[in-house]
Amino acid sequence: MYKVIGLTGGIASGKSTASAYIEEQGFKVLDADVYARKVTEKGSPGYQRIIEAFGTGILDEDGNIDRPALGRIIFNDPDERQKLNDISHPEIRRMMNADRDEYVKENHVFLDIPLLFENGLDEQCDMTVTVYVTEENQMERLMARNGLTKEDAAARIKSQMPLSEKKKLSDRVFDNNGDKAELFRQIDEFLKELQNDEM
Ligand SMILES: CC(C)(COP(=O)(O)OP(=O)(O)OC[C@H]1O[C@@H](n2cnc3c(N)ncnc32)[C@H](O)[C@@H]1O)[C@@H](O)C(=O)NCCC(=O)NCCS
Ligand SMILES: Nc1ncnc2c1ncn2[C@@H]1O[C@H](COP(=O)(O)OP(=O)(O)OP(=O)(O)O)[C@@H](O)[C@H]1O
Repeated sequence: MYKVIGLTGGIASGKSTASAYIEEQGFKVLDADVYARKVTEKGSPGYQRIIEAFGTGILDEDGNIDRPALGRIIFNDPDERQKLNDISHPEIRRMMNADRDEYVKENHVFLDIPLLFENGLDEQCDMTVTVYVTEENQMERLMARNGLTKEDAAARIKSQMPLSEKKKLSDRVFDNNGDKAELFRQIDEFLKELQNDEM
């Protein structure tokens, strides 16, 4: 029997970096952020519902959802965030579960889900792994990658369960406070155990 492994972490903790490496090693990783983009694409039912909920002010000049603008709204207001989650999450889950069920017939499959524990999705996984960094490193990497102010970066971090909590809840931790090579070494070790059925 192949395993479903929930891979989580905080915003900018290194989930995508870990996922890309895991894919290079030949495993499928399904990324919740990619599904989230699909369900809010122009023309999709989610797109229409988002406009109804947030108004046309969140569209860019081409009529696409202006993601940074929507981000500014939802990361600063829990009610607005809930509104967006209620629209997007059921459809993300439906699409992701369908793909998971196909891929797991062939091999172990990883689900990269930022809100894995927040939404209780860990219960659907055989194992969970958290990509962990200190809040200081998280702030630094998030500000650098997204060009955010300290205040905006802090709001995004606060919109999620603290990484220290996720670390406690998960079966395994990849510590990403070092360089990427160090992260990849921990992943190699994990994948070796997984393939040798040592977990
Ligand atoms: C708010 C949006 C438009 C911002 O888009 P943007 O391109 O700037 O960011 P991106 O989608 O790459 O997400 C970056 C990170 O933000 C965090 N994040 C995104 N949405 C949420 C949320 N609703 N609550 C908490 N954290 C979130 C995640 O860690 C994610 O990895 C977008 O994230 C979105 O549509 N979010 C709702 C869907 C969702 O909850 N996605 C998270 C995975 S299920
Ligand atoms: N070990 C590392 N050392 C230095 N920078 C790193 C390291 N790991 C990741 N980064 C950088 O930190 C940023 C965040 O990493 P990444 O995009 O993988 O995080 P993420 O958890 O997928 O983020 P999000 O939840 O926002 O999608 C990126 O710019 C990435 O290149």
